[in-house]
Amino acid sequence: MSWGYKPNNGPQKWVENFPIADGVRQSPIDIVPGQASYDAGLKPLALKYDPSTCLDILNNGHSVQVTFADDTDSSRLTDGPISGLYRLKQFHFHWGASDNKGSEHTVAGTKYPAELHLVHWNTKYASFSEAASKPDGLAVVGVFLKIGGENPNLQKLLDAFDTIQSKGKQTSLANFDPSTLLPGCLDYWTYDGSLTTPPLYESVTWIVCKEPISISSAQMAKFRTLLFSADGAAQDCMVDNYRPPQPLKGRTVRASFK
Ligand SMILES: C[C@@H](NC(=O)c1ccc(Cl)c(S(N)(=O)=O)c1)c1ccccc1O
Ligand SMILES: [Zn+2]
Repeated sequence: MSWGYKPNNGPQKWVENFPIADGVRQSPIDIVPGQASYDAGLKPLALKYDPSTCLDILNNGHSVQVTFADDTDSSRLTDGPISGLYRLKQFHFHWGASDNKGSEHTVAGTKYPAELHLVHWNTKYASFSEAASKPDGLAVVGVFLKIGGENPNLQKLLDAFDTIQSKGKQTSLANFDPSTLLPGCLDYWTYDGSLTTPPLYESVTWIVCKEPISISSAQMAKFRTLLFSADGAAQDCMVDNYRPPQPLKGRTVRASFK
């Protein structure tokens, strides 16, 4: 039985096969703005994405993921809390069965209906897979989604969902610009954490944007038409694919803004 998000294989059970689940720098966390320390030394995020590096959109059985060509530096993250250059590998989402839950990070206990993760790897390593297990290997930009007006920048992704409804399906996706999914203000919180999915490696510098982007309730409903299950298996709606907040264990959360 492989890991998932159900009572019998979900976040409370992951420690059985991935003992680091009880580690010292696990993600996500509850971000308490009043307890974050403003750090004037933090630089603004420098994100530069080349839409021509967008390859395809995939249902990996845990989330919907958009993958990028990472054989050059053309889609990358620099500055912010990191040193060096991190290449964009993929982005994906986590969401709930209803609009009152779905994000992985929470803000003073507030859950958003969904959360976008833009996953980048440190080019001091040879590849994503090599970087994924190193303490400074990955940098993930997290963006909260909040119910509001329709977001036209999401529509191109949603339109592909009908062709990737079940686990293992993928289809090409050309010229998608991930910067259209970033909020106008790039103020952020940052802390040292982990992958929020198995193998839960403690290799992520988390960069969580304070400002959410909007998604309409109808667009949110479209996410919930995806399936955890493969073609031919009993239909199992892909919802609640989020890990709850983990213990801070003495970590400091820094803010790039006052
Ligand atoms: C679900 C998916 N996880 C990732 O690809 C993933 C990779 C890196 C990060 Cl940093 C994150 S995260 N959520 O912390 O941003 C998620 C996955 C995991 C294992 C096997 C197959 C598979 O599809
Ligand atoms: Zn994620």
